[in-house]
Amino acid sequence: MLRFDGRVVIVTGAGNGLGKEYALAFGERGASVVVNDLGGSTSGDGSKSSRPADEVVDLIKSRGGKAVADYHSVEDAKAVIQTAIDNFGRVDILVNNAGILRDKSFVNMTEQDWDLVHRIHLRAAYLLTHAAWPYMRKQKYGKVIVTSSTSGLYGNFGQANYSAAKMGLVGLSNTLSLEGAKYNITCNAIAPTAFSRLTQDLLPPGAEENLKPAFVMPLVLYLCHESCADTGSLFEVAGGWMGKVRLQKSSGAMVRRANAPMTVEDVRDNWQEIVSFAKPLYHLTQADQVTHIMNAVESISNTDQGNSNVLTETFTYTPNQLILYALAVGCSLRQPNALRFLYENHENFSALPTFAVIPAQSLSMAIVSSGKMGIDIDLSRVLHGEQYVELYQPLPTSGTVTLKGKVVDVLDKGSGAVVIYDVEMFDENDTLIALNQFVIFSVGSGGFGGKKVSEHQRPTVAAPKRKPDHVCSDKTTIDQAALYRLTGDENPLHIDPAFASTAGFSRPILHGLCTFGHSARHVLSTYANDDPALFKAIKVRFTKPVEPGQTIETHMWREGNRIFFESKVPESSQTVLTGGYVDLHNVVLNTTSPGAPQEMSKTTPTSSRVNLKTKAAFVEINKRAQSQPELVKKIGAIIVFDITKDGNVQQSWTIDGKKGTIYEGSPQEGAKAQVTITVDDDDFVDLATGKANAPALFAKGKIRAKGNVMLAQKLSTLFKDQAKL
Ligand SMILES: CCCCCCC[C@@H](O)CC(=O)SCCNC(=O)CCNC(=O)[C@H](O)C(C)(C)COP(=O)(O)OP(=O)(O)OC[C@H]1O[C@@H](n2cnc3c(N)ncnc32)[C@H](O)[C@@H]1OP(=O)(O)O
Repeated sequence: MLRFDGRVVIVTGAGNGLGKEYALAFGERGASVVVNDLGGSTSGDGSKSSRPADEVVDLIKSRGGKAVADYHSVEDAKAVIQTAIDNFGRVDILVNNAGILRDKSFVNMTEQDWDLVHRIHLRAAYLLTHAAWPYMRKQKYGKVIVTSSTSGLYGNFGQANYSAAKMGLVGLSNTLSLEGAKYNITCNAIAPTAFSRLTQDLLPPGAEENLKPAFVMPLVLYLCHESCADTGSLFEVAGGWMGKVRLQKSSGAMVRRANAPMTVEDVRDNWQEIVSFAKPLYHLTQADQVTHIMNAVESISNTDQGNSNVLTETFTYTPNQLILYALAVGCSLRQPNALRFLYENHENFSALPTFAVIPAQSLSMAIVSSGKMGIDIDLSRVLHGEQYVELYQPLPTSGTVTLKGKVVDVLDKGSGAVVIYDVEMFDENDTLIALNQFVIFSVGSGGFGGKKVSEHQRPTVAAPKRKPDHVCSDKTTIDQAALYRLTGDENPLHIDPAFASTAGFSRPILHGLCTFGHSARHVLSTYANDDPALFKAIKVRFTKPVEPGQTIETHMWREGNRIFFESKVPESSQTVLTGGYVDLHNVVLNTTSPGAPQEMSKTTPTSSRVNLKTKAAFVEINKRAQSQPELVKKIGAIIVFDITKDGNVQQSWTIDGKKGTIYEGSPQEGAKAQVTITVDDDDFVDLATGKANAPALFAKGKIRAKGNVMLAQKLSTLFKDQAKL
């Protein structure tokens, strides 16, 4: 039998319920008991009575135990502890049990309700333990219990004050267990459910039998016994069941990447991992938690993704590879601007933006065969499903890039499995320069019961339902696939008739990324004057195979800076690429490209009469203004340049008709300086090229600067001196 002979215990709120049960049990097992009870009501008001404490003391004594009554409020903590010292000369065990309720829905809760509950539960536990602490430290022995609640752990309607105080007690206990360890003082928290004066109105009928305080008492006594070393623990206990409660967290995700800004979208894109409890973590100490974070942070530089699934590889290329790629996707000296992609000594020698797929693709085989997908894939039946590429800066024309790739999802599409993997590309300074998302369709690998859609998949976007604004086409050669495979994708599907036939094709098919490269080039040529710096992103789905020798016809629709496209093969009348779009930083029409000017006349209304009443109208004006500078002359414009907090210049502009302002890109909040340029009927600004007669505008007082004087002056001088905005 576990006994407490020689131990002095204080039980607060011991006149009834749980406290009474503890006090009687301690008394029975040899402890000297201070039976503290103010004798008040459950809400803490009304008259006080010494009767409850006296009755418990009498009972203990009648059973041969030692006990003394204490009628102080728990807020009068020193006096409570003094009762133990005066009567028994020490204090070994403190059970913080007293409590009151002031239940109210949050909207009706008063400060008084909040404060009183906090004072009696949390503050009094602090005061009492604080008053007992020096005695316990000195004698190098102490057992403290705080009473938390499931209302704190899980929340309970109408108990905002009580729940908060009860969780506060868990925090108090956690820290006291650490501070007391050196002095052999333990501190534990319990979250009991028992039928008592306090809970009788809350518990369902019949609860009395099963939720007796006697079913909680044994845990408390055991925790207070010298043979129990547990400390800093929290227990739920009710009806004879008891268990330990601990905090668990998801294994989470490191969403920060090396040398890349951390964004809200990073959080969104990793949400599944952040909230998944599939592999929970438990940290028992603050040190564990700090170590975990430090390891996670370190892993950014080790794996640059904080994720062990990340595969890393480097890829070195020379201008020759850029040229080979350009030829493989149909670049030809017949085209006006092709030289910049085909001649390494050209003053603007550049990589085609879609060359970004080539280094990234080098990681494909490693990723697909890494076993991280959880399904078996038959490599002879793998088709390219979709591709997304985003460039953060133009690609270097040579050098070594580092690739980091990982599988982000595997989908079950019934007829096949879809594997989605992201590959990030970093330059030699570890700066993120491109993101590729590959979507691979593995024919026949479906039906494994996996999910059907992925929030990580970059969506395709349907083209507008009108005739295309522009069409470009290229006839591929019979050797197109043979040429393209030299860029790095050596899949025999594209060259070996026997392999192609195993995969179910009558002859080798063209690489999906070769078709993709052709179409991307068509868009770049038509809408970006072949300038790779204007390219932002591209997405497409491969819907039908293309055979070498067939024609790739790219149908394009422009909406602002987004060019929608679909590609068709006239020989088979099939649409081979769907849902495609290219996002450009700016549209610049290539007037040397046959057909481009016609596109403008086809889609741009010539009328300058527009309804300015709605925002949609403003947007429309803006679109027209960009393509028709003369319009701007008629309706006027305000261009605002902001210097942002971090020193960047941002441009926003307002088409300012007779009825006022508005337009996208409102002036930057917190801008340090701002330059506003007002353009009227008699001024000329070509918004398509950004050129204006700035000195003339300045002379007319139409360039105004405000904000930080130095910066504003600098900015306005800049625009005065330079005619190009
Ligand atoms: C080793 C590692 C890496 C390898 C990388 C790749 C290497 C390259 O060398 C390989 C290539 O280049 S292959 C050539 C390019 N690709 C192609 O030609 C594929 C053309 N597409 C098809 O044939 C069919 O769309 C097909 C067969 C893909 C799907 O057709 P169906 O089975 O008829 O599917 P359908 O009934 O239309 O749709 C079923 C569900 O699948 C989704 N889906 C369809 N096409 C998809 C595609 N292309 N990509 C992604 N998902 C696709 C549909 O949306 C549908 O899903 P849900 O039911 O959820 O709507």
